[in-house]
Amino acid sequence: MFLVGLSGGIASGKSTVVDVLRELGCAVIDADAIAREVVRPRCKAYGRIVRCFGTEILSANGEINREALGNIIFSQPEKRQLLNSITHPEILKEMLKQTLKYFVRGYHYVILDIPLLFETKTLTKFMKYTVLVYCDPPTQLSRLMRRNGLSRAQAEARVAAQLPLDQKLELATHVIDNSGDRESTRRQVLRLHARLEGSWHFLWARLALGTALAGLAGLAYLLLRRLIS
Ligand SMILES: Nc1ncnc2c1ncn2[C@@H]1O[C@H](COP(=O)(O)OP(=O)(O)OP(=O)(O)O)[C@@H](O)[C@H]1O
Repeated sequence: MFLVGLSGGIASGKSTVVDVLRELGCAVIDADAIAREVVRPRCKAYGRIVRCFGTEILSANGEINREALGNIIFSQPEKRQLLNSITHPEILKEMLKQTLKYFVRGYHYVILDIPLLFETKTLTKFMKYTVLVYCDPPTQLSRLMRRNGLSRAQAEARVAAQLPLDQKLELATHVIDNSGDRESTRRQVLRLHARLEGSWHFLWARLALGTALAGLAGLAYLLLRRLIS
């Protein structure tokens, strides 16, 4: 099995592409959904966040108010680092757990949908391939304005806060251009899926695991023989 990182920019069409991949039965891990899950009450990170940031970041129902927390870390980089040091290990642990689940189920590849994949860079090292969901800037802006009900200036500010899609283009191994209609995007996703599904790279992880298991079994056998004789 191998890992494929998927990312893009704001309103570039990641969810649209992921919907097609899920429809095809692909294994998709949603880092954003995991990030929301790990801060829920009763999760390990929840208690630590409340201890570090105080109860003023809680909503009336006891859940973490993401907007209040967002406002704190927006203006204080050291608090952002603190929050990341609490949540990132939990997010990675959950992503690893889900990856192993798909490995056991025999999937050839797993898509990791990670919003800041190209910005953080550390995770790209673990990806066999990286996919950028691209959209030309005028289309991206007009879709963002329409979806979020934003003015042009507001939408431009949100796009400007991210690494430009043109720069991400240089970092990705594969690109899905979502500037056209949905059918054109769907065709590109089908082509990409066929290529990834047909790749033999998934065998390496299985061979490595098979070899490790055979080695362990051999060791256990030798130990047992020694104990018995
Ligand atoms: N090919 C397309 N043609 C027309 N509209 C599209 C197309 N792709 C996406 N859209 C619309 O553009 C908006 C953004 O798409 P989508 O939600 O898939 O982007 P995203 O990258 O997941 O966004 P974000 O990360 O900001 O949540 C949505 O309203 C979606 O319906």
